[in-house]
This record gives sequence, structure tokens and C-alpha cells, in this order.
Amino acid sequence: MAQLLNVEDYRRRARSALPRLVFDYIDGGAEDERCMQRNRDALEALPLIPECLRDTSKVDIGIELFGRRWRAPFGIAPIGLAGLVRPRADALLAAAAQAAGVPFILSTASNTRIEDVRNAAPDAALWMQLYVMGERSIAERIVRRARNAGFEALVLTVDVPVSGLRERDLRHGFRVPMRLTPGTVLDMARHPAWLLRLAGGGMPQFANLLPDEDDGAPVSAQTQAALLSRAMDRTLTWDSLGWLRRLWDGPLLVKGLLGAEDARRALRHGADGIVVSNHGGRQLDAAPATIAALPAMLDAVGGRIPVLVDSGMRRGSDIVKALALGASAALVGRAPVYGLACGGEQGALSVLQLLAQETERTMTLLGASRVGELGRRHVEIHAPRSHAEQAGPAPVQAHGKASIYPAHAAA
Ligand SMILES: Cc1cc2nc3c(=O)[nH]c(=O)nc-3n(C[C@H](O)[C@H](O)[C@H](O)COP(=O)(O)O)c2cc1C
Ligand SMILES: CCCCC(=O)C(=O)O
Repeated sequence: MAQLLNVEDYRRRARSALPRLVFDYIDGGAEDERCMQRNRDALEALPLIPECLRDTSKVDIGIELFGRRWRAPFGIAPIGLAGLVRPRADALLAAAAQAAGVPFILSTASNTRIEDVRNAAPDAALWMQLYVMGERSIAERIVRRARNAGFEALVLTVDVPVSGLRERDLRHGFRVPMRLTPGTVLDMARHPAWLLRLAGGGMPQFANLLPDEDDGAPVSAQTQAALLSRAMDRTLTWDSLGWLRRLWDGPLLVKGLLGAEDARRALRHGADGIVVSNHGGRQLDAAPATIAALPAMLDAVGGRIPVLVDSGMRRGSDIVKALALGASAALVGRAPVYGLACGGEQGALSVLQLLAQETERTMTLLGASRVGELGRRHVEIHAPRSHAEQAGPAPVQAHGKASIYPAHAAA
């Protein structure tokens, strides 16, 4: 069997382990998948500048955030419907996160109950991601259950007023109502290991929408369908943060922001953190790469609250780039799910360990022995030479306005 040396190797293995419908749901993005590509292109276009002859005999990639020590500077992003990959996926990912010493964010659209995820990872830093559908009482119930299960932060996702146009899903008939093609059924039959597991675990359900013990009110089929088709409550506005604040007294983060004005709005409305995200290129296909949007977001926030970032992170060096620009931490979504598809909890853990090792090696090569030593000087700016000469020594870095695009740097 071929060695699994990097996340792309896990991705390829996942591609053959899963029916194409499932793989494409995980792997795919919106429309022409330009945003997904843009995330990768922008990360790859950003070089790192090492500082040599520094003592790196001990390198610590850990960070401290929201009162917790993270053994590595990234957490697992929320993934809805992970149960399609294998039964109890959310519990397996949470257990892998616990073993790696990093946080796990449970999706509202998870297929494992909040309480069962806690039982699977009793010591993990668990965060709850919130989607708000029309029936607001459901969100209230989810928040209450997450609090009771000792979840430590609430992450409100705001980049899904409507689903992005996922063309891979549409081609497979993976939509509401589901319309499986003969090809898709055949493809499932060609993946007996996957099919047997699914048969053993049962068809994935939205576990957090099922009635729980102390509140038996059934969730309407309409709300279930709304979640499956990502039809969220479009009356939700910045003022709704006040409603959540009353329900939740822990850290409240807003996920899915890309513009500096929205970063300032999040601050004004009392968010405790933001996640700069384009949903891994699954929503607005015209959205910017998050690594390109990040510097302006950091400048807008001015260090008052932590800024996390995700979308397209496939290497430890991608994570280091985000940290060097000033992010507090990164999130990884698809990478650990590829690991899960290859080898369950151990596969997911292997991917987290791989990313941690790559992060450590990259920091060592940069001469940084702690995350706090990373800075914008490690990120080369593509300023046109003439501009750099006109503006005097170290022009762009000195003003902290790092931009990876020449047009911005020259502005
Ligand atoms: C299959 C899949 C399901 C997702 N489900 C959710 C979700 O339920 N809630 C959410 O806030 N984000 C969701 N996301 C977005 C991720 O949390 C994250 O922003 C994105 O995956 C990061 O990009 P990456 O996968 O390239 O690391 C999902 C992403 C994928 C790939
Ligand atoms: C079906 C639940 C929503 C998952 C999601 O947010 C995504 O597919 O990106």
C-alpha cells in the first residue's frame, strides 16, 4: 500500500474508499470551485522567510486560547453530515481531537448527539457550531444542551443565508428531495466496506434535531429539510447576537466573515472572536482567499479579540503562514475528514499529527521556537520593486499592512 505522507495522499485514499457521491460532498465546493482554488493559490503564493542561526533546540507549537492550552495551533472545523463518511464520525473526530490536544467544533448538522460526543471525548475542548433555522427554539435547545455537556465556546456560522450552489452534489442527485441515479447506486455497491458500515450504523440522521430526554418536542420535517438544504433563517442580523448572548455566557465566535467592516461589526456586537472563513469555498464562489482577506481583518480587529482562520489549509506551512500574519489559530475541515475516511479515529488522528509535525518543522526552519515568535517579517510581501524603493526601507512590513497582492501593497 502506498505511503500516506501528506494530506493530499489521504485525500486520494479517501477518494477511492468512498462512493463518489460522499467524496464529492466532502471534497467539493460551490459553482466553478474558483474560491476553493483561490484559497490554495493564495496560500501557495505566499512564501515564508526564515531567520537563521537561532536556538530552536526546543520548539513549542502550542498556544493558549480561551483559557485552554492547545497542543497545536489548529482545531477541527465543524463538518455537517460527517456520518456519511462513517457512523459515529463526529464522536471519532472528537476523540482524535482529544488525543491530539486540540479543540473540536461540533456542527449543528452532526449525526452524533451532543451528549454522545462529550462521552466519546470527556477531556476534549469541545465547541458548538450553531446554524439558526426558522424555528429559533431549536437553536435555543442546542445551546442549552451544549452548555449542559460542558461545551466551551459557541460558534455562530453566518455565511450560509442560503446554500452555495454545489454542482457536484446536484449532478449526483444529492439534494432535497434526494434523487439517486443508477450510477450512484452502483457506485455505493462498489464500496462494500463503506456500505456495510453504513448498514451497521443506520442512515445518518440530524442527531441534534431528535427529541432529547428533558425536552421531547419533535422537530418538524420542514426544519430537518431546511437544515439538509441549508435554508437558514434569513431574518438573522447582527442584532441577533444579543439573543445568543443572553443564552450563552461563554466565548461567542462568529464564523464566516471576510470583510473588514464585518470584523468591526462583530466587535461592536460583542463577539469574543471571529473566524475568517469562506466555508472552504463552498458558499460564495467569488469570495476572496481567506489568507488574502486576513491582514485587513486583523487590522480592523486591532488585537482586541482572537481572529481564527480556515479554508484550504492542507500543510503545516499553511497554518504557519496564517499565524505569521497574526491569526490566533487555524481550523482544518476536510483534512481530518480525509483521515477519517481512510482509517476512522486513528486516521483522523494521523492527519492531525501530520499537520502538527509539519507545523513544528516549518517553525524550526523559520527559526521560531514559539508561536509568539512568528510575525509578519516571516511573510514575504510581493511589493513591486519600484514601490519598495520609493517608500524607503522595509515599507510594507513597517506599517503592518501586509498584503500578498501587489495591487494592495502598492495602494
Ligand atoms: C463536508 C463539509 C461540511 C461542512 N459543514 C459545516 C457546518 O455544518 N457548519 C459550518 O459552520 N461549517 C461547515 N463546513 C465548513 C468548515 O467548517 C470549514 O469552514 C471549511 O471546511 C474549511 O475549509 P477546509 O475544508 O479547506 O479546511 C463544512 C465543510 C465541509 C467540507
Ligand atoms: C447539510 C448541513 C450543512 C453542512 C455545511 O455547512 C456544508 O455542507 O458546507
